[in-house]
Amino acid sequence: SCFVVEQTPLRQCGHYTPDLYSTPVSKACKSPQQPANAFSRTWSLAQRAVRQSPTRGSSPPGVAVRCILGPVVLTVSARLLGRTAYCEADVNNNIPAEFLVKETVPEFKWHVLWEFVKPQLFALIGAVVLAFGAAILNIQIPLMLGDLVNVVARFMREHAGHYVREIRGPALKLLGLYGIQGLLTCGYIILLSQVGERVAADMRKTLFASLLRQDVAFFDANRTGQLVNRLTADIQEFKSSFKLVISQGLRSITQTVGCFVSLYVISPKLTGLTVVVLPCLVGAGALIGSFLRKLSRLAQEQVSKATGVADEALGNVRTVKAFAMEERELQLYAYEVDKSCEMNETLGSGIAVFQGLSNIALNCIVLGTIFAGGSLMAGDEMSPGDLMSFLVASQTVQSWHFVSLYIQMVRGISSGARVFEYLALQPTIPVSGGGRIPYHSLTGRVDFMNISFSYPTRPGHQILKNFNLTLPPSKTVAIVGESGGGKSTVAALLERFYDPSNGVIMLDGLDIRTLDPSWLRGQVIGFINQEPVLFGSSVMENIRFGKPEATDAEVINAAKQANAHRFITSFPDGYNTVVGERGVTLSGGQKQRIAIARALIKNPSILVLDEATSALDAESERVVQDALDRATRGRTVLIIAHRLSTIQGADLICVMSNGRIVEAGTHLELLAKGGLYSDLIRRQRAEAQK
Ligand SMILES: Nc1ncnc2c1ncn2[C@@H]1O[C@H](COP(=O)(O)OP(=O)(O)OP(=O)(O)O)[C@@H](O)[C@H]1O
Repeated sequence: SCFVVEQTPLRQCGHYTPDLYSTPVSKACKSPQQPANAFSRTWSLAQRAVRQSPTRGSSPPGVAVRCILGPVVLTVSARLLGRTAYCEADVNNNIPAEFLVKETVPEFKWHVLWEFVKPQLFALIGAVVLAFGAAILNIQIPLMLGDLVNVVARFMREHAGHYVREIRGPALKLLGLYGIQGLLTCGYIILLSQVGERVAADMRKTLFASLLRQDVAFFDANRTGQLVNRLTADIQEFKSSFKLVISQGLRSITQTVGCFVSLYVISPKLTGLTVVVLPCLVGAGALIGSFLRKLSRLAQEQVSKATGVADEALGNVRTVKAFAMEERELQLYAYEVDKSCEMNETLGSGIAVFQGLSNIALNCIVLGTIFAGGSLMAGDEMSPGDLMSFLVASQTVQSWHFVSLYIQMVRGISSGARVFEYLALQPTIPVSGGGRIPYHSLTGRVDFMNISFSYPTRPGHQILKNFNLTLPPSKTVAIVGESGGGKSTVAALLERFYDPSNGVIMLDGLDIRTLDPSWLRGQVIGFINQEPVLFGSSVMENIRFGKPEATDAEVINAAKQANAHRFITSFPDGYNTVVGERGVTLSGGQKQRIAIARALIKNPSILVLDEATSALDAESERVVQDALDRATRGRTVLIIAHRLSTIQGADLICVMSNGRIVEAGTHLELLAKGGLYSDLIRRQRAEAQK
C-alpha cells in the first residue's frame, strides 16, 4: 500500500515527513499512540505470530521463512508506522480552539464548492482516475507477488530449469507494475495538489474580494484577526481535507478488502541486510526531506506575506475605502496569493516525486526480499500460500483509516462552510455603481437634511437627531462640540461609510445614495484624519495611493503643496524611503503631511479634516496648518475640530450638542453671542493656562 507522505508530520517524532499542510508537529507527536509504539506493537505481534502461528503447509517455520519474511515485515512495519502516525496526525490537526468550539456551524453549500471546483474539473477527474488506477495496482501487486512466489515454489519443488531465467519474467513484470504504480501515484498527487492549491487560491481571492466589499459596519462588528483567519486557517484546513478525502478516501475504499493481518515474522538473518538497506533509504529520505521542508517553509512564508497584505488592507479598511482602493488592494493580494499558489504547487510536485520514489523503494524491498528469500524456499520451510496471505494482508490494513478520514471530512466541511458563509454576505452600500457628476459642473455643495443616525452595532444609541447642516461650495465649515458628540460621525456619513437611518445627504442637490460611492470617495472627497494611516511601502507609493495613475511629477507636486517635499528629499532614499508598517518610521507631523499630499493628489472638490492637527506639537502643527491652509483654498471644506484656535478663520462654525447643531456663525459672531461656543473657548483657554 502507499500513503500520502505529504501529510505525515513525523519530523519531530524522529522520522522525516514534509509537512505540506503545516500540521503542528507537536500535536502530531502527542497522538495517543506514538509511532514508536506502533512499531514495537507491530514488532511484538510479529514475534507472537512466529510463536503461535505455524504455517499451514507441512513445512516447519524455519530459516527460509524468516529470511524471506523478516525484511518484508520490517517494510510493512515501516509502512504501518507511517500509516499509524499519519492517522494520528490527522486526528490531532491544528485547528485553533476558536474554530473547534463553535456555537453555530454555518451550512456547507455544495453548489458554491462546485463553482470553485468547476474550473479544475479536468485535473480533478485526472487525479481521481490516476488514484483509482494506483489503488487497483496496489491490489494487483500482492497477487503478482504470489505468482512470483509460485514460480519460486515450483522451482523449489521440481528443481528443474534455471532459477534466474524462470524468475526474470514475473520479476520484470512486477518491476514494471511498481514503476507504473509509482508514476500513477506521482501523477495523481501532482494533479490533486494543483487542484487543491488552485481551488484554495480562488477561494482566498474571492473571500478577500467579498470582505473588501463589505460595509464599514461589518468591520465594526467583526475582528480583523478572525477575518484573516478565515482567509488562512479555514481555507488551509479545507484544502487539506479536500485533498485527503479524495486521495485517501478513494484508496481506502478501493483497497480495504476487510482482511486484517496478524502474521508478523522476524528474520534474524536478514535483519543484518535490512540494517544496511534501511539507513540508506532513511538517509536519502532525510536529504530529500530537508529540501522539501525548506520549500514548505518558503511557501508558508509566502502565504503569511499574502495574509499580511490582507491584514493591512482589512485593518485599514476605512482608508482603503476613503480612497476607493478596493480594486488595487485586491490586485496586490491576488499577486501574493498567486505566488504562494505557485510555490505550493512546486512543493506539491516535490512531495509527489518523493512519494513516487519512496513507493518504488519500499516495494523494491519487498521484491528484493522475495528474490533473496526464494533461494531459502528450497528447504521447503514455507508454503507459497503463507507468503501470499502475508503479502495480501499487508496491503489491506487500511480500514482504521476511515475514522480519521471521517474526522478530517467533518473538519473540512465546517471550515468550508465558514468560508462560504462570508462569501454569501452582501453589503448594504455597494462599492461602486451609480451616478457621477461631471467634474466641471460639480460645485461641491453638501446638505445634511434631517439626518438621524445610530451605529448598526449600537442601534439603541442615537448619535444624530434631525441633524441639519449645509456646506456651501468653496467655503470652510467647522464643527465643534464636546467629545463623543457625533462630529466624526458626520464625516463618516458624508463618506458614505454608513447610511443614515433617516434623512438625506445631498451633493449638488443629488442624494448621495444615488451616486457612485467609488467616485464619491475616490475623486470627490479628500479625507484627512487625526491619525493618518500609511501603508508599509515607499513615500511615493503612499502618496500615489490617492491617485494610482499619478505621475512622479504629480506626486512631487502634491508633496510640495503639503509642505512635505523638503523633508522627503532630506531622506537618503528620498521618495523611495520605505515608511515601515503603518508609517512607524515617520514623525506624526511627517505622516500627517504625507496624508495631506495623498488627499491632495486626487484634487478633491470636498476636503474633510477630522482633527487633522490635534495630535501634533506646536511646531508640527504650524507646518501642517500651513499646508492645510493652502490645501483648502478653492474647495468645500468640513473641519471637525477640537482645538478651536485652528478654526477661527472658518466661514462658518457650528456647535454640536446632543446630536444636532445648536449654534452657528463666524468666530466673532459666536463670541458675541456668549453661548456654548464662547463657553468652549473660555474652557480651553483656562485649560491652556493650567
Ligand atoms: N463605529 C462605531 N460603532 C459604534 N459606535 C460608535 C462608532 N464610532 C463612534 N461611535 C460612538 O458614536 C458617538 C459619537 O462618536 P464620534 O466619534 O462621532 O464623536 P466625536 O464628536 O467625533 O468625538 P471626538 O471629538 O472625541 O472625536 C460616540 O458615543 C462613540 O462612542
